[in-house]
Amino acid sequence: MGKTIIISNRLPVQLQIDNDSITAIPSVGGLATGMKSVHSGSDSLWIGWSGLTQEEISEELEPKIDKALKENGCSKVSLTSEEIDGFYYGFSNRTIWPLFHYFLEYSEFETDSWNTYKAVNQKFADAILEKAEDDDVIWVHDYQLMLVPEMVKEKRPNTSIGFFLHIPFPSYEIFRTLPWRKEVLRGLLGSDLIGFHTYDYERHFLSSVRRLLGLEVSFNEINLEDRVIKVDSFPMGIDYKKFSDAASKHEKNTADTQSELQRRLNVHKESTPDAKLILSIDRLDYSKGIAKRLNAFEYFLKKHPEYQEKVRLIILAVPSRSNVPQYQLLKKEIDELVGRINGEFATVSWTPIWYFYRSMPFENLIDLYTSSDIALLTPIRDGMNLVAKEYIATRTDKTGVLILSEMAGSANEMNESLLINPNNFDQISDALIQAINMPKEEQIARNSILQKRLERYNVEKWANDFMKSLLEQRETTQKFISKLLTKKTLDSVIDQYHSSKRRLLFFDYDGTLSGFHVDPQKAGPDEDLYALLDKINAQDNTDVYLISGRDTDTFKRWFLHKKYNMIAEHGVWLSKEGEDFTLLEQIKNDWMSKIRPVLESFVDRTPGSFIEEKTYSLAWHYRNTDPDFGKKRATELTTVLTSLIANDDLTVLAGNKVLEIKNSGVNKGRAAIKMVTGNEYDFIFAIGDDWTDEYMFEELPDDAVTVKVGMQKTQAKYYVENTKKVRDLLSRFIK
Ligand SMILES: O=P(O)(O)OC[C@H]1O[C@H](O[C@H]2O[C@H](CO)[C@@H](O)[C@H](O)[C@H]2O)[C@H](O)[C@@H](O)[C@@H]1O
Ligand SMILES: O=c1ccn([C@@H]2O[C@H](COP(=O)(O)OP(=O)(O)O)[C@@H](O)[C@H]2O)c(=O)[nH]1
Repeated sequence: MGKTIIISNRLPVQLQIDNDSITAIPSVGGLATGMKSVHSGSDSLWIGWSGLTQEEISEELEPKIDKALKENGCSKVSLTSEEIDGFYYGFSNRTIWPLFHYFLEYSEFETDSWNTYKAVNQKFADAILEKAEDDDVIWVHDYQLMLVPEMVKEKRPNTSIGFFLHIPFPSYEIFRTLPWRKEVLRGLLGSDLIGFHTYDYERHFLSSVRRLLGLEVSFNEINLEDRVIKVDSFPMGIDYKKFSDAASKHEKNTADTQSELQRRLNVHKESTPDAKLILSIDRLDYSKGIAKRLNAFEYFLKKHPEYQEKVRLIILAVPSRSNVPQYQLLKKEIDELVGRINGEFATVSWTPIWYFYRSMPFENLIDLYTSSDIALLTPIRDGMNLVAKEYIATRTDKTGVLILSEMAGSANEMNESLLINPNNFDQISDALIQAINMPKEEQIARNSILQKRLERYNVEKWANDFMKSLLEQRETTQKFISKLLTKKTLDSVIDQYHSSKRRLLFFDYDGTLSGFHVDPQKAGPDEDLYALLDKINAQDNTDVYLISGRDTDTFKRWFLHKKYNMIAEHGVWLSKEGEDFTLLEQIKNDWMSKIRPVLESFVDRTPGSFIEEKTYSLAWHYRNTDPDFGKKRATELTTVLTSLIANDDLTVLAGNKVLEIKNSGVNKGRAAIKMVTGNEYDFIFAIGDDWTDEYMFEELPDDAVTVKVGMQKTQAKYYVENTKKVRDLLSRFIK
């Protein structure tokens, strides 16, 4: 493995300019801390935007900035203020951010900012390309850089590229509204590993890949030409030790060492010892649900006046993206709400809401976390929400209650908190009452479990797991690549072919000699294919067999006049040199009347699917259905059929977008072996694309040359990427 290159919009350091001197101060943020184990030593480089506009960086300043960054293992991408407008404030935060957080009405679809996004992504990609070598591992972060993986992969296919999305990936119904949806997906698919915080984001992404790009997805792997892309979830953790150590240290503070904020918090506690402090911390962002939270708090005070003066809500809202109009409007809305609620409920000795609009240093965050009895975090959508995890980590005596929105990614791992729907004010109000009155033992019991989990799956583990998975993916890909028919291997196969005395060739049809079509009857042979097969078939000492699951009628229509040898229905029928089909196997078909109605009921309930009836098998095709729905129905049908056929000698064969029910003893492997027996072949070749061809690959003698079309798990010795490559290969059989 070469070096590691990390790339994110923001660098893990902040530049401080003092007169002419520049210092790079490491950021305290989760990502920066989490990546410490990955970003260390001279083998690692972090590329990102410095936070300054190109106009702000004078010729004199630039070398100083570069030096300060270099000392921290960083290198900058310079962006002009116009680029920052279109890329950061524009496409990233006015299009992708609202869309991916389900704020469809806030999403602006501006071609200009899309173009700037593309250009800036290219800048980041170029910065990587300038430094990257073949065996480097590259980790790209977040929604600002979704096109970078493809841009890098194109130029440096041998690097390993991982991408992690820190925000939600929305459902297909939302994502499909993006005018540049395919470009974004293709950009991401330049990666070898794509990570999300939760399984839901992962499945939304896979669904969009299937539906919009029509790519084959098996479990969590996407097959794309000569690459296999893995998609997985890695819930990001926090630097648990940092927060729990800081909280322990905080406990030891004396009156002299306490912060000003802590003193104020103490005064409050002493004056109203029974009153509970409720805390919320977020960037001032509409996705965080701050305004709704204030409304819910007001609702609670009105509905339960007995709790007035018994609670205080501290809101810390950190300024964010304030150039974007929605954020400015939100700021105004929150200012007004806080004013109104405080005006309505405040008494001489009590203000219900303390509101801070600023960012606080780490020590003050610890003051807030450790002093609050309840954390109330109610995002409407949130990729993860690390604040929830940080609050729990600082509770050294394990007391404290976390009320958390179900819509935060972290809710998936924090089931022991009080989970609420941020739109349900009654539920929030009830949760507040439950939290206020929760016995200490219960708080401790809940938090003990949470703390154990957070301590174990901390941010370092998150980063290491991602890297480990990326390196494993590299090995998987290399295994695939090692089986690709390289020019050298192909040359030797062709030499073997031409020097052999007697050859036997098996060609699968659909997905191998010909591409797929929504209507299987329209996937007939073209003139080039006829010409190719004619020439191979005309060679001396060469037995060619088209071996397919197709029915005999179709094959007769397409090929009988050509006098090719044909094996149809997976090995039930054989036709030699233009003669009519005869049975290769003695089998029954009386079971079909029992199975047909079941398939018909699935056709009725699955628009686009249909039944193909062959003499000895029934096939249910679902290529033309909604991909997710079709797959779901296929699983359902397999379950139904498996129990129905338990006592018959039948099998359900899962082909490419088709389920076929046929006699167990019949398969392409058995049929192929029958053609081998009794003949002296010194060159045997088989090529096919799907599961049904695996029988051939398995059964044929060890020295047979077996080739799989597409990068999927196989028993075949070699791969070719697609049907175009199949034809290139076969054309080499002709001298
Ligand atoms: O860089 P900014 O525009 O100021 O925004 C700050 C960051 O916000 C986003 O954070 C997300 O990542 C967190 C960690 O994975 C996650 O807990 C949270 O739910 C997300 O919203 C954004 O993804 C970052 O790129 C920004 O830097
Ligand atoms: O004044 C503040 C308030 C918050 N935070 C940190 O900002 C992060 C917010 O992360 P989160 O995942 O909750 O939301 P995001 O802002 O990334 O959407 C947390 O690590 C907080 O500790 C901070 O550094 N200073």
